[in-house]
Amino acid sequence: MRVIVVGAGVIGLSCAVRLAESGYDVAVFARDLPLETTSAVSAAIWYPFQSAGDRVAGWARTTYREFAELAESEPSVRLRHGKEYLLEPTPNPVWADVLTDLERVGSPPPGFRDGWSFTTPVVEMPLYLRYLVKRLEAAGGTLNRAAFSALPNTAPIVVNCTGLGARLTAQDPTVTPVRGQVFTVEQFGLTEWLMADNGPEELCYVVPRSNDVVVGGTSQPGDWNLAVDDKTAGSILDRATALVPQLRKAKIIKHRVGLRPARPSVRCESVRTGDRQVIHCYGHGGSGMTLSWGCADEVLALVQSA
Ligand SMILES: Cc1cc2nc3c(=O)[nH]c(=O)nc-3n(C[C@H](O)[C@H](O)[C@H](O)COP(=O)(O)OP(=O)(O)OC[C@H]3O[C@@H](n4cnc5c(N)ncnc54)[C@H](O)[C@@H]3O)c2cc1C
Repeated sequence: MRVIVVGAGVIGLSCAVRLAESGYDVAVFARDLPLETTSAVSAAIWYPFQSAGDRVAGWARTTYREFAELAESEPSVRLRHGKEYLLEPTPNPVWADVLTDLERVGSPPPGFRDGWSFTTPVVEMPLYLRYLVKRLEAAGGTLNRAAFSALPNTAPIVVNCTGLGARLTAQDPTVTPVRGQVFTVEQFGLTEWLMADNGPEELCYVVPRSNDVVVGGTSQPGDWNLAVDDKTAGSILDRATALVPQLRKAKIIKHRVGLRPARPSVRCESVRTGDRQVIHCYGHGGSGMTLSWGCADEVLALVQSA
């Protein structure tokens, strides 16, 4: 059976791979190709952030396990140990049960009152998105550029993975942007990630990859500005350097901005529209990579029961 997937970010491609590898004839269409999406800007560390709904923890656990397995064979996925510092004493989150080595940090740095360390998947998005496209094509699926003002009706099942674009494709005004600015620096031998809780709009994370390190960030709700702001970049560097002093000498490679598709809760559901079935899967906020395989499994189940 033919299935059209609209959207080629991490959600659209993960759903498309699951469907194609389960025998469906999958065609992906997207306005922006994978390396042009928000997903390509993502840090992308497994950590449920700015995504709500009672199914989030389950999707996150499934995704963690899938990435842990992928890390054994796919170079763009690695399990990395790291630390998060917290402003206040904080109980373990509900999803912490999937982590096998979660430990409290004994003495967090000045300004922080708690912290934990654990091992989690880190995904090099530009490489990983290419890997997903290869997997899709190996399973007979296709990827083409197309921008829609309404979802296509040329297949009996359409999967809507348009992220922020769902404001148009699903006429859903509850999906809103949360702006994130980051930059990459040349690798300087960093192997562990670091995150610090800095209050609502100013994030701090330093995430090593094979050839560079992602330094972030911001969380600016309702801000559509895709231009890099130099002042913001300066304050990101100051925050990060306070925790990782080697960053002061690191060479900056590139600045990026992405708009997280936030929604009061992630939408993953099947809706009958005329003579076709539309499966919506969007609104993953700051957790698209973190929830990707869990949501792809659910989309497969929804397609199978459609
Ligand atoms: C700075 C930053 C850091 C982040 N860090 C992390 C992290 O560490 N971990 C994590 O899990 N997540 C992280 N995220 C969040 C993550 O990037 C998003 O949740 C994820 O990219 C959402 O994926 P998506 O596939 O739904 O959307 P997108 O990647 O935005 O893809 C949407 C797709 O739909 C297409 N589309 C939209 N409208 C139309 C239309 N009308 N017609 C055709 N195609 C259309 C687009 O062209 C695109 O191909 C981060 C985000 C940012 C910005």
